[in-house]
Amino acid sequence: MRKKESHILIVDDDEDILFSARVWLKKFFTEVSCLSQPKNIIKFLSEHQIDTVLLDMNFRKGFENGKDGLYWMQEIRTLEPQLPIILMTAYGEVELAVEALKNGASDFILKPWNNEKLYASVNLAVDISRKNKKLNQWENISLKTNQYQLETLSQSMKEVMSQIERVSATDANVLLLGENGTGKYVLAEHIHELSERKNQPFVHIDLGSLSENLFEAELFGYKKGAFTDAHQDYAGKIENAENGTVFLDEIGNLPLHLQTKLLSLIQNRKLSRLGESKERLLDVRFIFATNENLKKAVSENRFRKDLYYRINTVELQIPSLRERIEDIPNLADYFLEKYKQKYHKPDLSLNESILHELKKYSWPGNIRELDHCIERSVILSNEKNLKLLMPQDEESESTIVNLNIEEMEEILIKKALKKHRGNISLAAEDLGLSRAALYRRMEKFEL
Ligand SMILES: Nc1ncnc2c1ncn2[C@@H]1O[C@H](COP(=O)(O)OP(=O)(O)OP(=O)(O)O)[C@@H](O)[C@H]1O
Repeated sequence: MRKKESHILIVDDDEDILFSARVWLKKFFTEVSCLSQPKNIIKFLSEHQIDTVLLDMNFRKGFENGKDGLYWMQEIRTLEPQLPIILMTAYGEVELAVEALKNGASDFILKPWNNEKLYASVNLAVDISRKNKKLNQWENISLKTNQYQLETLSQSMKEVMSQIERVSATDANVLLLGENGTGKYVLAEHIHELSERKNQPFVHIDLGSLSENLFEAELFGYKKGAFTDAHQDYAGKIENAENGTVFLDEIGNLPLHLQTKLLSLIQNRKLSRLGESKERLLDVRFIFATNENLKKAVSENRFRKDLYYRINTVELQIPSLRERIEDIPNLADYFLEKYKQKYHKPDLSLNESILHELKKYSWPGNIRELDHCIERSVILSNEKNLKLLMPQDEESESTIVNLNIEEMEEILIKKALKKHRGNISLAAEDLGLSRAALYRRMEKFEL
């Protein structure tokens, strides 16, 4: 077999690994170089034309958490964003490798590797690298992130879509109700896109992820000197949506005193920044969403009745995914196409048994969970056959090594958020934390 004209770089601190990988890959590729010290990578890359890097995830003995590999991957990507990087990882690091793939690695190989798989992976990476160099194709592989799968076969969803079409042309307030992950954000954006405001801003304000003491300043803005840190005048998010649409997500989290302020804004279309007496006229359209039972919140005096009747001029109940299983094949197909492109696995496809499996599951996390499931399945599949990794299988897959308190904390927080379908208040209560303490930790773990 003729060797492929290409230069592979292997970086590992284990000389035996370097030796065996080099001997094997030399059979297929014209040049294979080795580095045992990652600190030399950058200099090496700046002096040589490399087509693919095989990178170990752990370099320091006793620090086997894969962080070294991720660090060096970022360094390489800063220098050469298009260069394919294949990570070499031990079994327990699959979770990290998946993270790395999401951050731009092109593949990962489990040690001890299978020679055929190593060759296939490097060969594919080399092809991609050459294509990039020749055609500079990366810009063309644009993911259609702004297009969603909005066609539906479900009767209840058809009704929602037809109401959306009717209401989009108006300025009526819309309240979208539905479980987490049912697509409320997607639909709010769709309403904006169908409206005459489509060329104006669409501003998403997520009251579920904003800490409570920031609500007022972020939403309504402030005047310089209004409070200690107000060093200059600041236009709030609502003001930034002038002529466009404001999407107020998780509206159930708005504290009572701000509910009054919001009600006055919706009624009078006038806004005053914190610390300012003058009122500004505002032209925005409001869309609201929540996964909470607002009627119950009203009956418990947590949500103002008059505000509720203001915001629900049109109230749309978005069905959960398990109530529209007939849409699962099209949605799954949409996500598969997206991730086939992203992870360069064009041959993957869905078959009847996969669809059957997908339809059988209850999808408590709705479309978001389906999206996540297909992405992980594509990542963990080989080039030809889609290996479905259902959510219930994930926990057994994620072998956690080197457990420490931080890791445990992150896992517990993720579990609590999943259990309460993203409801911060309930998750915080379950964890025995205040909402603010939970937010701080979510920020720390980038959740
Ligand atoms: N029709 C759709 N087509 C493609 N992707 C979708 C569709 N609906 C939702 N998604 C995807 O599912 C995920 C969740 O959607 P979205 O954020 O709109 O849900 P949500 O109901 O607003 O969730 P939450 O209540 O948790 O804020 C997103 O990644 C989104 O891109």
